[in-house]
Amino acid sequence: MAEPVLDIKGLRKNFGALKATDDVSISLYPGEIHALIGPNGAGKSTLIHQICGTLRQDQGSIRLAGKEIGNLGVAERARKGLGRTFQISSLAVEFSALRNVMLAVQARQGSSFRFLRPVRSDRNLVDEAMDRLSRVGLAERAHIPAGELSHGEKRQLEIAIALALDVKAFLLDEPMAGMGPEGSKVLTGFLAKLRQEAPILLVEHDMDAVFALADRISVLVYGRIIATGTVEEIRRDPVVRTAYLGDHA
Ligand SMILES: Nc1ncnc2c1ncn2[C@@H]1O[C@H](COP(=O)(O)OP(=O)(O)OP(=O)(O)O)[C@@H](O)[C@H]1O
Repeated sequence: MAEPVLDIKGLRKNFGALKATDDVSISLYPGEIHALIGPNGAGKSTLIHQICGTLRQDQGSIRLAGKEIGNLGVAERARKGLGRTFQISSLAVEFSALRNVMLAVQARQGSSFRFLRPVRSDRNLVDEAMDRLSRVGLAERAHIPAGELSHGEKRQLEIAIALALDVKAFLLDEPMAGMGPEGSKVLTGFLAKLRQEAPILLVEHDMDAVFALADRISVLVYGRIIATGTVEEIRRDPVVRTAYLGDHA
């Protein structure tokens, strides 16, 4: 089996006496969507914060492409290829979709001496940004200000930005939130293809989306992973049904 792209082992975070994450291990393999589900307060957000670095774990390791990133800051983890979306606020709403992606390409390249570069490299910048927009199906919307894109298109733009930053693994935090049924359907189709660009750790309450998309599911309850398996294994698991799924199964 291939090496995991993202490999989380024995992650723990206590808030006083509360074990918000308790010895959590999750691996994300190339090409897969691994969904993380669990009831409110189970520790999903705490776990995502630990992975992206906004919260430091008490114990445990986080490896991305074979290298430990658990001791790095948020920006450094992003530079190493951890793509956390959706933080819509990170879009420059007055700039075009294209410009937003160009800024990400520049950020990746390190832009301090850009003004010295020949104009031709600007052409490269545009071409690269257009390539990322095409890959998320937004090429025809390239010149629309980001603020005027639909909710779903903003999410696609966030993905294009992550691709421009050479993402190795996506952390998608409730992508379906705020989407209507039609929007969810379109976004589900889009995410299904996105796994080919980079594997996805998906936190999502929308069980239809989870069951449609996930290659594997981990179930978090009271800070502990109580089961990991395929959609069918998880739906059949009596412990999961009792602890969480109930009618959804
Ligand atoms: N900064 C904090 N200080 C103290 N307790 C916290 C803190 N952040 C989270 N908690 C507690 O940790 C537990 C896990 O919360 P968390 O938000 O990670 O759960 P969740 O699975 O993301 O829930 P939801 O599905 O409602 O978003 C909860 O009991 C919560 O009250």
